Amino acid sequence: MSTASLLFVINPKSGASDKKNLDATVSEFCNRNDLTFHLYKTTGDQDVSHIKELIEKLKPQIVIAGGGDGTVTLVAELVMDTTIKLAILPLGSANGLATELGIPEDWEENLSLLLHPKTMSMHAIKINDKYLSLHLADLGFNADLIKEFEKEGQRGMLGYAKSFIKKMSQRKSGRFKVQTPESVNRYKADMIVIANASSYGTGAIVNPRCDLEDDLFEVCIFKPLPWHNFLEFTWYSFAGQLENSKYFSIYQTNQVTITSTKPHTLQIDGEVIGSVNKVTARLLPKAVNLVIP
Ligand SMILES: Nc1ncnc2c1ncn2[C@@H]1O[C@H](COP(=O)(O)OP(=O)(O)OP(=O)(O)O)[C@@H](O)[C@H]1O
Repeated sequence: MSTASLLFVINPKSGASDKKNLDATVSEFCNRNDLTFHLYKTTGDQDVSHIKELIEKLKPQIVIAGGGDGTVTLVAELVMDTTIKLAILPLGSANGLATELGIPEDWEENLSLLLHPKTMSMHAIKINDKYLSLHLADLGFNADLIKEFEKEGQRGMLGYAKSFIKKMSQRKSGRFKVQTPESVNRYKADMIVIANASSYGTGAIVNPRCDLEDDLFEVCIFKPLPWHNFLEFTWYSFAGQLENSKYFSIYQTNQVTITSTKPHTLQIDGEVIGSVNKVTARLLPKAVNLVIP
C-alpha cells in the first residue's frame, strides 16, 4: 500500500442521512484535485487498531472523520500530538463539534476545505485518565437522555425531542462534590457538564464561557430546575446567558474531580460510558490540529 495524503474514516451508520453517493463524491473530488486518498469504513469492531495501522502505513497529512462526534473523538485520539491534521465531515445526528466550528455539512463545500487547510490548535480533555473528550461530557440528565435515545433506537431530532420530554419528567437530582485546584464545593444538581465546547448542537448554549483555544475548560452545574422556571431557563440558554440564572453555576479550570454518593450515568461526546461515582478531568492543551473553515 503506497502513501496517501488523505485518509477518510467514514462511519456508515452515523446519523440518518443518505450516504450512498458519498464514496463517489469523495473519489471524484480527490481525482479532480490530484489528491491521493484512502477510504476506510468503520464497522464498530476494532476500528481503532485498523485506523492506527492505516495511519502508520499511509502517513496521511489529513485524516477526515466522517460521522458524528463519536467518530471525531475516535480519530482525534489517533492523531493527537502529531502533525497530522484532523478534518470533520459531519454525518451524525447532532454533529455538535462541527456545528460549534461552523464546519459545512454540504459535502462539496466541506471537501473544499481540504485544498488549502486552515487549522486551529484545539485543546481536549482527558476523562478518568482513559477517555478523550473534544466536545461535551456530562453526568446525569443528558447522559440519561442519550441512553434512552439509544435504547429507543430512534434517530434524528424528533427522536431526540421525544426522549427529552420523557427524561425531563423523570429526572432525578444527585448530590455532587466538585473539587478543582482552586476550590471544593457541594451541589445538588440535575446534571454536571465537563465542557470543552459550548453547545450540544441544538442551539442551546450550555457553556457560555467556551473558548476552544485557551488553556481552560468549563465545569457547568445545572441545579434542580422547577418546572415554572423552565421557559426562562431555556431562553437564557438559547441567548447564551445561563449565568443570569440562579439554577446554573460555572467554573473555569484545567483539572476537576467530581464525586457523588450515588452513581450517575456518564456520557462523553455522545457515547454513554456507564454509571460512575467519580469523574476526573484534566486539560490537554493544544492537543489536536483541527481543519476549520
Ligand atoms: N459500521 C458500524 N455499525 C454499527 N456501529 C458502528 C459502525 N461504525 C461505527 N459504529 C459505532 O458508532 C458510534 C459512533 O457514532 P457517531 O458518533 O459517529 O454517530 P452518531 O451517534 O449517529 O452521531 P451523533 O454523535 O451526532 O449523534 C460508535 O459507538 C461506533 O462504535
